[in-house]
Amino acid sequence: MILKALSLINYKNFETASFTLDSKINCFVGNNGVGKTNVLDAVYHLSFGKSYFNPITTQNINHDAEFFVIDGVYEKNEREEKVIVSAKRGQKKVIKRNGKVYERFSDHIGFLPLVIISPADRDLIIEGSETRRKFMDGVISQSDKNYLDTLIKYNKTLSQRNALLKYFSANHTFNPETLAIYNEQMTALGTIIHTKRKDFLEAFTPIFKKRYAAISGDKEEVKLKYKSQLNDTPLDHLFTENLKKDRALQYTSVGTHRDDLSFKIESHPIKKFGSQGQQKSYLIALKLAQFDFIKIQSNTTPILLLDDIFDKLDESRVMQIIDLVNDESFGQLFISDTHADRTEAIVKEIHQTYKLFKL
Ligand SMILES: Nc1ncnc2c1ncn2[C@@H]1O[C@H](COP(=O)(O)OP(=O)(O)OP(=O)(O)O)[C@@H](O)[C@H]1O
Repeated sequence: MILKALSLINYKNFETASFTLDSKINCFVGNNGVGKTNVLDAVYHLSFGKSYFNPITTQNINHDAEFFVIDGVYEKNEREEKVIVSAKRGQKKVIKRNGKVYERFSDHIGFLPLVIISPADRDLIIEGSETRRKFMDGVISQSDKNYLDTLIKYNKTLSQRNALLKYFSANHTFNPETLAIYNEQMTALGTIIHTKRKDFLEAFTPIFKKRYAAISGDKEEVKLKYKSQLNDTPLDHLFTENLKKDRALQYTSVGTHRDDLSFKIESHPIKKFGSQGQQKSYLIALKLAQFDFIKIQSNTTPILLLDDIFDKLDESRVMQIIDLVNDESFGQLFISDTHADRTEAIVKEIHQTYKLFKL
């Protein structure tokens, strides 16, 4: 699958811009703030219907405009696919494929598989569990349609359960029958989510370890563990055990919305004990493993976005990534960098066609 052409109208700092793309490597170079990352983010937007960097849609519309349009022409399975994402202030975002509006965005997820490697990935290590759940969910839902639907339903039921707990407290009342309905629904959905996340981690971990070993030269042992309250206790039991607590807190304290991933290096948490270099290698290994996993599951080679990594990584790690992508198994690459000469020198190491866009 390749993105053949990209056009932007009023997307972030761009009023209008059009790019006819190379089927292998596309580099966007220029000074700080010219919009290199924004071009990569537009490509991300076409796959996920949202920005990787700024989830607030209206903030992706150019400050001086009322709407944005991102238009991508792809070739997938020898067919041309035209995907348009547009947003207007005060209105719902629209995603169209070949002129047809998607009723549910979730139907589009996974159609154009994509992986991004960016300095913003460090949030996976430093931020709270939500970021790591989103990572897991993002990988699974690119190759499993039902997963995202289940997740959406679970979150909706969770909000309703939380609202009910608040209502009980505000009105000094309690109705176990109504609560039981939500408990039952959440147990069914949460159990599916738990099983899928567990299966995912089982398949993903060896791929990740292999990638880390290749990047680090087999130096350290890394671990990736799925942490879930459901690992030991079924969700319906957890609801019973935590009823008092949930009523006091007025929200649901147990379930798959509390899941997390633990990142360890030599048995210690990487956040506290990993060097900066080890943390960077860990993140790149995670992302390259994501690439491998999605490729296997979806039978499509994902687009790979490398945002600003030449600046933030030392030369040896950059060369390791280049070695890894200097391989038939990679598809189309998008690179952003401040230095045209450096980018060109690195890209020439990859023996593929390329285009350099100076912004
Ligand atoms: N909604 C918006 N309207 C107008 N400009 C915007 C909007 N959102 C972001 N920008 C601008 O986009 C620019 C940042 O673009 P981007 O992050 O793509 O830069 P970059 O070329 O990747 O820079 P760097 O090399 O510093 O990473 C900034 O000047 C920012 O103010």
